[in-house]
Amino acid sequence: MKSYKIALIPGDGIGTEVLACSWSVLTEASERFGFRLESQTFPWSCDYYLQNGRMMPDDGIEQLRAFDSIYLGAVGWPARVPDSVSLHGLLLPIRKAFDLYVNSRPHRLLDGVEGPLRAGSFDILCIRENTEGEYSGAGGRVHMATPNEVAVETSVFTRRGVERIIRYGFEMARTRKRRLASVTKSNAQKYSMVFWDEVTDTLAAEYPDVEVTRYHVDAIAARFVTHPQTLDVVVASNLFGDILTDIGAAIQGGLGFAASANLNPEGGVPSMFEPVHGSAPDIAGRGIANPLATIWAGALMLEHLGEASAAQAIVKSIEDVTRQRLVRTPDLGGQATTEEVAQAVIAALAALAV
Ligand SMILES: NC(=O)c1ccc[n+]([C@@H]2O[C@H](COP(=O)([O-])OP(=O)(O)OC[C@H]3O[C@@H](n4cnc5c(N)ncnc54)[C@H](O)[C@@H]3O)[C@@H](O)[C@H]2O)c1
Ligand SMILES: O=C(O)[C@H](O)[C@@H](O)C(=O)O
Ligand SMILES: [K+]
Ligand SMILES: [Mn+2]
Repeated sequence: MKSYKIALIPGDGIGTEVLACSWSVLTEASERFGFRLESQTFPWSCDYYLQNGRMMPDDGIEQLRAFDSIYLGAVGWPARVPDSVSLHGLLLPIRKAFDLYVNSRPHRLLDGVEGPLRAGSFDILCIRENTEGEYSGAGGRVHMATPNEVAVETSVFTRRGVERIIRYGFEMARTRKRRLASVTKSNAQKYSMVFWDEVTDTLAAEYPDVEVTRYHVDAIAARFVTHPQTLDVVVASNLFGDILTDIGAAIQGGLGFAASANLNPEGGVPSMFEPVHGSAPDIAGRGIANPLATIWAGALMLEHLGEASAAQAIVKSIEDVTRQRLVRTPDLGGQATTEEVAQAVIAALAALAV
């Protein structure tokens, strides 16, 4: 029987709540589809930071390297640890150390979920660059706390980095509706985004079967709201992709729905799967977070591991639950708990497999 080793990092706030019950959905799927999931839980979080002075041990990356995948809840607790410390101490180092340069985020309106728009159905795959750009970490501050203070934060766009993410976007477009939206801001950012456009044009010659449209980020942000059904694959830089995928989540019905796969398509290292959302301090500790984004991220993980049937069954079960409109967390106007929604997905899974 095939067996996969998964590193679980629940993190902070609702991260711990959604990951625990999503893991029970995945183990249920593994039993039904005939593979084994082994897990080890890592307590790396803001609590860990307050006890140990760091978000993960010095050899944390080396500990994770032995796993087939990483399944993460959410990281951050701004009342106790600055977000810049928690993000740069755990999530960003994992993305960078394993060169998880694709952050793939599907935004699809599930049956039974109205969402805030009148537009009706849409199916967008956002491909966010995940290792450089605005998140390069290059910069500094001088003359701190004086009137002469200067803060510089430099975006870094490399030919290798831009080429590989846009190429991945073209490849994904070929598996879908063959439409690629390239997100830039080349009117204002005349070096990095003009470069991004040039790389897009060069690659477009290799993919004549894919229709490419350039959008400035502000215009496509509006399009996500007004005409989401016109978008197929969207490829964007790290920060633009970050912002657009919260909009993508919002039009899906909220952050409780948007899943995320941090991928190294070449393999050889663990990829990481998580919901798009964060630790949601405003609702944490009450057991009412929507777990569907994390369960969906788990399905993306099984798909990446080669268990496509189990992955499809989980996504179908999620949608069977939303279609019934019965078991819903408060973000969808219901009264169900996180655990009850996960149990409903497990029941739907059981009903499928017979
Ligand atoms: N990848 C990550 O781990 C990640 C992602 C985003 C934010 N963060 C961190 O999380 C903390 C909180 O950030 P934030 O408040 O800006 O964003 P957030 O995504 O945690 O929350 C934004 C809003 O969405 C709601 N929400 C989020 N997930 C939900 C769910 N599953 N069900 C129902 N409602 C949900 C929250 O209640 C809140 O009102 C910060 O420390 C931030 O840095 C981490
Ligand atoms: O990448 C980020 O900025 C954060 O981790 C989070 O907002 C995300 O989208 O993953
Ligand atoms: K997350
Ligand atoms: Mn984000």
